[in-house]
Formats: sequence, C-alpha cells, structure tokens
Amino acid sequence: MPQSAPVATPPAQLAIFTDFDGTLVELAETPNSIDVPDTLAEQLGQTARELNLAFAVLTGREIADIDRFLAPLVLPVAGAHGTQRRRADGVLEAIDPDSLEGAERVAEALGPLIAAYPELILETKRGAVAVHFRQAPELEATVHEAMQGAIEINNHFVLVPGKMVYEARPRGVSKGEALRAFMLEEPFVGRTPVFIGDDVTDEDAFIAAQDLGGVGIKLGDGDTAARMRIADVGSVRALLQGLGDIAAREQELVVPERETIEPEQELAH
Ligand SMILES: O=P(O)(O)OC[C@H]1O[C@H](O[C@H]2O[C@H](CO)[C@@H](O)[C@H](O)[C@H]2O)[C@H](O)[C@@H](O)[C@@H]1O
Repeated sequence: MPQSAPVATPPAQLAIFTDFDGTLVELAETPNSIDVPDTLAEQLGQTARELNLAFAVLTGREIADIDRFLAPLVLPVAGAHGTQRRRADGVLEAIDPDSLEGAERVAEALGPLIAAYPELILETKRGAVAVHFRQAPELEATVHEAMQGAIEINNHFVLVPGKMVYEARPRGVSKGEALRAFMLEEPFVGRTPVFIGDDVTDEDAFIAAQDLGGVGIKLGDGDTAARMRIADVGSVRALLQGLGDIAAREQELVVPERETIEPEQELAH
C-alpha cells in the first residue's frame, strides 16, 4: 500500500487574554495600594510583541487604571468588566450613554451607605460601580442589600460579586463578550484564545475562550468552568513569558532590545 507523506501541522498561534488584579498583581487591602512590580510592564510588552500584539487585559478596573499601572505600556484592554474597550488598533470604543448615566445614578443612590460606613470604598467607574468591603467584611450583607436597591431603580444594571466587593455592571456586558469581540479583530482573529483569571467575574471569559477552541486557566481554588488551573501570580508571569518565548521561536521573530548602530557610526564612510 502506498503511504502518504506526513503533513506538518503549523503550531497553533495563541491570543492571550488576562485578568489584572489577583492574576498579574497580588491583591491588596485597597484598589490603590497594589504593588505593581517595576518589571511588569516591560515583561508584558515583550510578551505582547512576541505574540504579534495578540495580547489583551480583560479587567474589572477602568482602562485608565491599567494604563496608569503599566505606563508607558499601552495594551488592548476591556475595562469595567467589558463596558469599556480599547482595540488593538488603539481605538477606544464609545461607552454606551445609558451605562455611563446609569452608573452615575447607581453611585448616587449608594451615597447614604458610604456616608454611614466610611470604612467601605466606593469606586465609581465610567459605566460601572464597585463597593469594596475588605476593611469591613461584616458589612457584606449590608452592601449587597444596598446595591440591590440601587440597581433596582435602574434595570439596566446587574449585580456581580467579586473578591470582597460587589459590582454593578451593565446587563449584557462581560469579559466573555469582550473576549469574543477581540477575537473578531486583527491581530486576534484566527488564533487560539487563552484566558487567565482568578475571580467569579472571569468565568464568562473562560467559557468564551473554550467555546472558541481555546482554554481557560483559573488561578487558585474554587468552582470554575476553566479546564486548567494555575497556582499563583508568579506562575502566571512565568507562563506568559514562556508562551511568548515559544511564539517568538516558532515565528523566528527577533525582538531587538535596543538599536545597535549609533548615529556616528551610520554617518562614517
Ligand atoms: O478583573 P480584575 O482585573 O481582577 O479586577 C477586579 C477588581 O479589582 C479591584 O478590586 C480587587 O482588587 C483590590 C486590590 O487588590 C482589592 O483591594 C479588592 O478587594 C478586590 O476586589 C478593583 O478595585 C475593581 O475595580 C476591579 O473590578
């Protein structure tokens, strides 16, 4: 019997999406007290280049927060749980006006709660609202009840739990929808999505990545739809570095660290 020659299959090209808090950086007592390692932006920039920029952050934070923490690096980001989105071409999508206005109204309705319990932290985002109770865990039920009341006056929002936080986000938006939107665009389209996250609000994105033929990777314990797990923030950073390096080798991509020709040398003949 004649045998056909084996056909070489090109390796899958990855599109990597990652959560921020608890995944790229350790959790801290307050949203502004996180410790962002000096090397993080440089490392993520390298990984993004190695993936031909198919690398994005999907976060509950505002895009402006991620830019501040990773400056000068500017990445594609879905912020406020997908309410905000900056595409890989740098275009910032307009936020739905109902979400913008609705978040302001929800935050206003929470005013009395925050006045009564100053140990709570109200985080008003463009299009979403969070109330943190990390400093007062005993107030969880009180926060839940107040937020439920605040979103009832505005049917446009749903309540989602996070780590020592309840968040109001517009109905229909999620990290999963954001991942699906990125995957329709260059340079993500046609690649295999990987999403890494640690929280309940990451579940939509695990499912979306897996629906599209990729994989979800859950950091830590707890029920999850993700098919893989990873232990901690350090392992996430090592994984990103490793996957980026593999992508670079597969493409024989050379990422120059710095220019090697000085201007004087170019001029001398
Ligand atoms: O989707 P993520 O990138 O994980 O963002 C989720 C929320 O992260 C922030 O809150 C969480 O991290 C804080 C700092 O470690 C911590 O103090 C808080 O208890 C956590 O819930 C952020 O403040 C939220 O806006 C994000 O939605």
